[in-house]
Amino acid sequence: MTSPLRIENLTLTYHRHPVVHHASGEFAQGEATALVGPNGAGKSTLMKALVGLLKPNHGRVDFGQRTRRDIAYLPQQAAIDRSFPLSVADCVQLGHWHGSGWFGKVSHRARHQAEHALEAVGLAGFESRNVDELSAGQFQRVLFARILLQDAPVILLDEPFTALDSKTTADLLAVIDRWRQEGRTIIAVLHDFEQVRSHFAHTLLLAKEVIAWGATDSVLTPHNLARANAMAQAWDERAPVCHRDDPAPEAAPAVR
Ligand SMILES: Nc1ncnc2c1ncn2[C@@H]1O[C@H](COP(=O)(O)OP(=O)(O)OP(=O)(O)O)[C@@H](O)[C@H]1O
Repeated sequence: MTSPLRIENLTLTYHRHPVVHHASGEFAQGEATALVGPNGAGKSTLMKALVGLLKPNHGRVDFGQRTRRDIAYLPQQAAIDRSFPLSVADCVQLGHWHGSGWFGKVSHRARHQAEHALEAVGLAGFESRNVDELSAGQFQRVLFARILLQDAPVILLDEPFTALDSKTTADLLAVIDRWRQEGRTIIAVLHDFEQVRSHFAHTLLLAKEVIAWGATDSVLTPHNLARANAMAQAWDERAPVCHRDDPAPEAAPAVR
């Protein structure tokens, strides 16, 4: 069995100011974990480190035996430029790029799989539309179809339901449930605790550091949420990095 995706004493910085610090733990293998926390808690930053886009300042991400192609990543929609001319079919087929290369020939089978994926997310018949003609909800369905094609054992989703209506959200949550039943490891940044409680057995509550990580019911307690919010009130964005694993005689200063 593949070892779980783990983080060990992970510190992530921008311009040498810590955004995530001294975070350790492992993501439940083959399960769905919600990543929650206040605005600015470092959730997107942690996702970028998990996918290998951001190098840790300290500590490490243990990918186990995985390679980059074993991890599918859906960034926040705001971070995706869709002003270029690209058809829905081509956009979905990019999920195959590991197999074909960016400019590789798309096989008949791949085309067929893309049609199936679009059907699975409720967009059959949209193949020849341009991506810039789609609503936000339709585009998010396209991106889910692309992940379906990617067929990765680990799937990272950053705020996948922002600005989507309840029908689209419910449809895409059903896709996530299916991925979990197939034994994939899902990690999703979410703000809606009802969605978390209904669809994610595990939760990591982050407020620059790990506030709680484990079974969702034991993490989303009033006490833990109050602690996370209190941390958010007290953040100093210009705090320096502290080294907790260094043999310091006194307790390491917190980033507050
Ligand atoms: N590229 C960047 N350069 C410098 N600072 C950044 C960069 N990206 C994010 N930050 C800062 O890092 C901190 C954490 O940002 P991040 O986007 O990880 O938070 P988040 O928990 O995902 O927040 P939200 O819930 O608002 O999406 C914020 O203070 C943000 O301003």
